[in-house]
Amino acid sequence: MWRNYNSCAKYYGISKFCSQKLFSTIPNVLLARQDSISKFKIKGSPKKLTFAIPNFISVNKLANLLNCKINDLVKDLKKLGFDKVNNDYILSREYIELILQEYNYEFPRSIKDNLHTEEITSRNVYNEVKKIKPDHLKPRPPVVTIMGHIDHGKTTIIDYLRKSSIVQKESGGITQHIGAFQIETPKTKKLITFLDTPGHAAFLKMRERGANITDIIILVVSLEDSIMPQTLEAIKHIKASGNELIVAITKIDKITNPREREKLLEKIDNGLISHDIATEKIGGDIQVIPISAKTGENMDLLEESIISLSEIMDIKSENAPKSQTTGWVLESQVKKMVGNVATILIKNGTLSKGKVLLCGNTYCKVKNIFNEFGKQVSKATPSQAVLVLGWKEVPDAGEEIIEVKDEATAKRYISKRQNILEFEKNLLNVDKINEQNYAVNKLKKQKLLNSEKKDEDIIDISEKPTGPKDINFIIKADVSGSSEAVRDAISDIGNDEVKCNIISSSVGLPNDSDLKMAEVTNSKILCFNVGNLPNEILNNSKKIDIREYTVIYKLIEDVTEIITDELEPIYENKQLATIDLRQIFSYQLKKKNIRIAGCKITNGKVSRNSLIQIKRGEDEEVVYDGTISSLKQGKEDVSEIGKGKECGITFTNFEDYKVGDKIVVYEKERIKRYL
Ligand SMILES: Nc1nc2c(ncn2[C@@H]2O[C@H](COP(=O)(O)OP(=O)(O)OP(=O)(O)O)[C@@H](O)[C@H]2O)c(=O)[nH]1
Repeated sequence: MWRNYNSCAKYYGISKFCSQKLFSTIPNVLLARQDSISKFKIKGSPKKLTFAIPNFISVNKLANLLNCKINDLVKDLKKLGFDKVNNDYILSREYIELILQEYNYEFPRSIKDNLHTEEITSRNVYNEVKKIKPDHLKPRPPVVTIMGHIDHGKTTIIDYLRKSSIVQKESGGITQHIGAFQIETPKTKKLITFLDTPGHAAFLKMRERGANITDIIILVVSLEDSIMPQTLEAIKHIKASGNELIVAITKIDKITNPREREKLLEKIDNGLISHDIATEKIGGDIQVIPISAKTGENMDLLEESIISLSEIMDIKSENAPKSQTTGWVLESQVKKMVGNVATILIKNGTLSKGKVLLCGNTYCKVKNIFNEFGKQVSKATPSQAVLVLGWKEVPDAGEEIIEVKDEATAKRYISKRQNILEFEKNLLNVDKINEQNYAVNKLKKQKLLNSEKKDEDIIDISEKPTGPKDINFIIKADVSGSSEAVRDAISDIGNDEVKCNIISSSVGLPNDSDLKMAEVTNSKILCFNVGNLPNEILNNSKKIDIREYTVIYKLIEDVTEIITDELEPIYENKQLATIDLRQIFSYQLKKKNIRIAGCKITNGKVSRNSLIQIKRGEDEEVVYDGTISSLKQGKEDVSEIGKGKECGITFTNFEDYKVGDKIVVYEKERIKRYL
């Protein structure tokens, strides 16, 4: 499936990320594509684009832009697999581009490259990641992760290695937990970086991104227990990751009998082979090293094996004076008195004070660097994990960091990334709105069909849009804290009939794209503390309802009222007058027999066109519910008549009344509803 998405995306020149979104909602696009190419691609010389491609547009308006008939565009869209399309259907940028390609429009490169990114990571948004220069590559220490079944000895190995690293550095025995540490091998005096929390969120995120920050995985298997379920899981992961592997068989000190030890080692080796691990025993290159992290037996051998494997792997990274620093955030937090801190594993280049690092939605002008012993250092080199201070906001664990020229560049790319994220969020809302429009349209059509058949009872209830009706809002606020506060305050307003739906929330005055979004999504824009709105925004030509607030409870009150007003109205009949039907007169008019009810007003006032109900018998069964069509006093037509007066009345489309019927005049009163 994924491969199909990609090939289709490639055909249309759209990104993997966007195409994935595209086809997640309209899978038929994919299915219909192959047929549609020959069926519908418009031939002839390519046309020049004379308009900017909007991020969102309704089919209706796109037809205007393309100067074609709506019905033709709808037909073509259906050929492309948009099976739920109608005039109000909102198309997002990817779809618009797709259609423009089918309509043979030429794309300038800048447009194609505009918003499309594979995934919204710093690397994909920031397009100035420098290419690695092979001449500047230098060996770097291997980065190693330890995996294995529960209780097989991962932590004990880490503890052993940590202690040895502390002894080497003579630092007084206290290390900081920063997610990684380095040791120096006893014989070759080479460095190895160990990541000490391989299961944490950062790793999962990095793995999702396909980032291999680890070079080598040590698979730990206990000599006593042999291969266990989590060992197999780890093997599966190692194979998928493509990492190099060394197997460490732990707890060998527990089996002192050499023959028994040999037997158990053999069992594990065979188990590994049966799971396609090519160990040295069968001529493969995966080393299996029996160790004891308790006694330290063979631990030096394990460390030297890692070094020799890393030399074979030729692990290198660029580290010239001008090399761009890149790396990964292993952990991050807000520390009391210090502020935002993050542990970074350096991948490339040398990190030093003053450098500016871009990371997701934040950046850092490096203020201070600390190593794993809490010692301030002036620089950090590839494969080293260090604590970095100076972050504007706490970066997310698992995010990549990229060095940029200066703070202005970082801010520019952060805002670009935020725009893309906002666009992605809007895309999801547009999907929801399209689904809702489709359901509502279907219901309307069904109702129309049924009313033509004059059979009100057969409305297909199953076609009713499911879930509450969304009332859309766009929030604009002075700072991100307030936009979040407004979002939190109103997002739950509503009930199972109508509810508040926030299309987007962001900082600043409403801009053109907010107005466009409000137009296509039929949203109201709520501005909180944004200052004075320019007149052209407030009285915008699109007539978007923009409201300003400086007090949050006022905003909440207003939104509650807007949503309450959208509740289906409920009416109650309010009695205005009562009439006795005392006599029936009939006469012939142009061969037609006309009946007139001779009545006396017993209470209130009656007007022509009043709503009335005719009630019969003791049970007061309603035999007619409609309107008065004529009201006469003697032979005169009158518009209103009061209590005690006699009159002649006819009713709209009803003559089947009897002497003794009671007539009630009423009006429909809208009952105030509450959420
Ligand atoms: N005798 C001996 N005991 C060991 C050795 N390695 C680990 N142990 C013991 O085995 C138990 C589990 O070891 P851990 O290092 O906590 O195992 P782990 O794989 O980190 O366990 P989890 O973190 O729960 O997955 C502890 O009681 C250790 O002291 C070893 O080489 N020899």
